[in-house]
Amino acid sequence: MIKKTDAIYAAPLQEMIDFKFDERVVAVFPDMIQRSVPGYGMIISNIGILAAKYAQAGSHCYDLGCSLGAATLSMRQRIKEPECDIIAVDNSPAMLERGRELLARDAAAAVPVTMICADIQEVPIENASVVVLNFTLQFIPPAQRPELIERIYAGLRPGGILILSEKIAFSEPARQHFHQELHHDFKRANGYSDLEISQKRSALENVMIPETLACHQERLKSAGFSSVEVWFQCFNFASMVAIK
Ligand SMILES: C[S@@+](CC[C@H](N)C(=O)[O-])C[C@H]1O[C@@H](n2cnc3c(N)ncnc32)[C@H](O)[C@@H]1O
Ligand SMILES: O=C(O)C(=O)C[C@]1(C(=O)O)C=C[C@@H](O)C=C1
Repeated sequence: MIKKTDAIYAAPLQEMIDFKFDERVVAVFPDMIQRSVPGYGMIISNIGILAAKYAQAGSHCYDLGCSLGAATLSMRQRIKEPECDIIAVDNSPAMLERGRELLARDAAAAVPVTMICADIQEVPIENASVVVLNFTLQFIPPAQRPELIERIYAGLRPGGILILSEKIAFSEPARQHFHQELHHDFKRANGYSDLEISQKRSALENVMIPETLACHQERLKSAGFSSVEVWFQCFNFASMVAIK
């Protein structure tokens, strides 16, 4: 299939509609996320490396908000522990339909994968060694985030990890400005126009709510995680590993 370029916000919109992971987004998603999230490809590769290190024999690995399954495929390629499987969850039917097609093409790997169309807030998390929230928690209403993180902690085995990647905010306005401007420069360098950047920003405003690194770290610590390490940051995008 030819890779489709994201032009969803290229023309002026009469009315701003909240961002949704619908068929139009699914069709361009690999291009959109690559051109929008600094280090996305590197984060995906390293999720495989982290999963290989922390996956435990006979446990489940979860990819929560899996979209097209990029993190799932990376974990699947690397995990060598016996009797592990991957449970990939997303509540966008369009994403999962396409994700299942892509998964079927990658038949070589031995680790079984189950893709489930469901709300991650309702899926049981049990006997887990690796849980991935790769740019998903930011779409959960902030008041509901502690409960999800606590459930993930409860479902992890000792020594298990949560990999949490997020767009982050900064409490100091000058730092917020610095990182946000550089992120916009990154998008411009990847071919997005000022109109596309500003229209997408408005569409995301009510549905994607970034928090500070301190806020994430405190929440993870209060849930019980013994250590929280920021292993990646580029501008206002970061990824943490929290160990139970
Ligand atoms: C930015 S994308 C995640 C990217 C993906 N993890 C990757 O690495 O390519 C966010 C995904 O989370 C999903 N999502 C948002 N809220 C959700 C929820 N409550 N339950 C399940 N999936 C959700 C969206 O449908 C979307 O596919
Ligand atoms: O912050 C932005 O401008 C983004 O486009 C970020 C972001 C994300 O972090 O998930 C938002 C929606 C798309 O899934 C791809 C990237």
